[in-house]
Amino acid sequence: MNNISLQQIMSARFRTSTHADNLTKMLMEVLGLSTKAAVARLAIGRSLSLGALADEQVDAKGLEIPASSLFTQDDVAIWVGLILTHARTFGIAATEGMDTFRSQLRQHWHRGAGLLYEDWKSSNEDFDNFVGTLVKRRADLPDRSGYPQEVTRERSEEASPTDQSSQLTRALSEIGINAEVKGVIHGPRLSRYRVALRDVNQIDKLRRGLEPLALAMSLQQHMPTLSAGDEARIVVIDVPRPRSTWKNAGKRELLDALRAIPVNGDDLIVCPGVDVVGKPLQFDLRTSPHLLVGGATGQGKSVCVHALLISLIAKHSPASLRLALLDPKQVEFGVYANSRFLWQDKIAIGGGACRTMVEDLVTEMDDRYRRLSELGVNNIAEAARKGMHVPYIVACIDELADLVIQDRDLEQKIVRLAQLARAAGIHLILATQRPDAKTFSGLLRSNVPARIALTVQKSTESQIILDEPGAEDLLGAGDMIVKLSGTETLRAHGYFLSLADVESVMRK
Ligand SMILES: Nc1ncnc2c1ncn2[C@@H]1O[C@H](COP(=O)(O)OP(=O)(O)OP(=O)(O)O)[C@@H](O)[C@H]1O
Repeated sequence: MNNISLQQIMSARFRTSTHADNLTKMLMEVLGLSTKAAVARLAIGRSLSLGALADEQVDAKGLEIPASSLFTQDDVAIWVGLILTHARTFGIAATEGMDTFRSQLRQHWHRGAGLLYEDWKSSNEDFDNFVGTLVKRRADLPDRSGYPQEVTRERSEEASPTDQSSQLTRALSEIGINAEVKGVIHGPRLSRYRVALRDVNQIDKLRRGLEPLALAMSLQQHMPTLSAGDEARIVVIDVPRPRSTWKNAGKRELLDALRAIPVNGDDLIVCPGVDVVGKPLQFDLRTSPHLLVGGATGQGKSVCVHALLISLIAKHSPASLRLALLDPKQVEFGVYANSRFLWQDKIAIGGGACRTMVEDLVTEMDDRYRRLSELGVNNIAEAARKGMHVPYIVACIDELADLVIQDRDLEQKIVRLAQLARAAGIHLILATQRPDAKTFSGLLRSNVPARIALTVQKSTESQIILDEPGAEDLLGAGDMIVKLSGTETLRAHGYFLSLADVESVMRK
């Protein structure tokens, strides 16, 4: 910081935009905070933990606030350091002057207030839910390299899973079921018990008794799951373990899983995570042509989307794959800003740019269809054999709700892509933290066959994403249920990737 001193900063005054000012006042009221500065600090922290700021004009018409309210002598250096580091990380050249600092602070406050408002809404305007969301995000602890502290904490506290066979047998007998545990496999987060029932007719009783079983095993609010075993009397019970025993799969495991898949520019294999016993899960977007990723805020949707995109990037070159990234909320895709894989060489940020990109995708699809029909073929794989080479386009919309709720016409265009784009080599990944019927309406649902549900708050939300309940009982932190067309649902745990991990794979 050559041109400004901390003293200068402490004697300056700062403003945010009119919009953020209004949101700040509203948040003060609903959260019971007595100063604007308290909201501003939360908002700035919330924004600092994310990628590049949007390239947009943010007015400076909010009411002025003195730096001495915003910072204290003890923490001003930290805040200034964080804001400048964020700016440098995301390529703001002139970070040294007071004007740049003011502008960065204003934009973080503006972006963060919008996100806090979203958090408030998606927490059903419930204070405890909202605080829970903030804690999960560690909103006031900026995280440049993408969650290293959390990983360290989880690793250092990691305990070995213990065999709970005898507790399980006892709990089963408490609910009136005679059974014997025949074996156990400790997966990354759940232990899988192979259980022989004395009487095959007890399966229904067990199915109805899962809640009391959870209580008898002191699993708190987490539920065991039941599935059929390899013989008539055998059932499989997956029992969630304490977090301290989890073994999260991360970048190394994802890259190992990808290495095991032969390179083939013809498929679109994505690897969201590992299954209950730790086996890599993968599927091909060509056969599950469009995917919805839904879950409550802070449950791992962004990390999951990164794993999907990284799977694709790792197995392709820009000649065989392009990513159309649409980010109405202006927060998620900054890390891909310089990627050679970007369709149209840019990320669509904000509502207007996203609308234009969806329209461009429809035009591209129509154009590809025209060329396919000239060649007398039905899809791009056949077209390639006749010399027409076009890359797959995987279009990823970060917050579907933000695009479709205000613009039903745009929704129609997305539906059209979902109905037709597959043959033209265009596939959709739609992400939402608001899984409701308005966001994921009937026509879209029937044309988006692949679904990944992260933890949701209510079973009705699980129903929207998966057409069945279950995601409300997931364990958070990237725990997921995957449903592909024509297959049974699968429980999985997402690969845990930091932004630094994503960056390192992209440098390949
Ligand atoms: N696969 C995972 N393994 C372990 N922890 C995870 C995993 N995925 C996410 N988390 C934890 O959950 C936090 C939130 O993840 P993420 O940012 O992906 O949530 P989100 O659902 O995208 O939130 P939002 O919708 O508000 O953007 C991460 O910071 C991390 O601590």
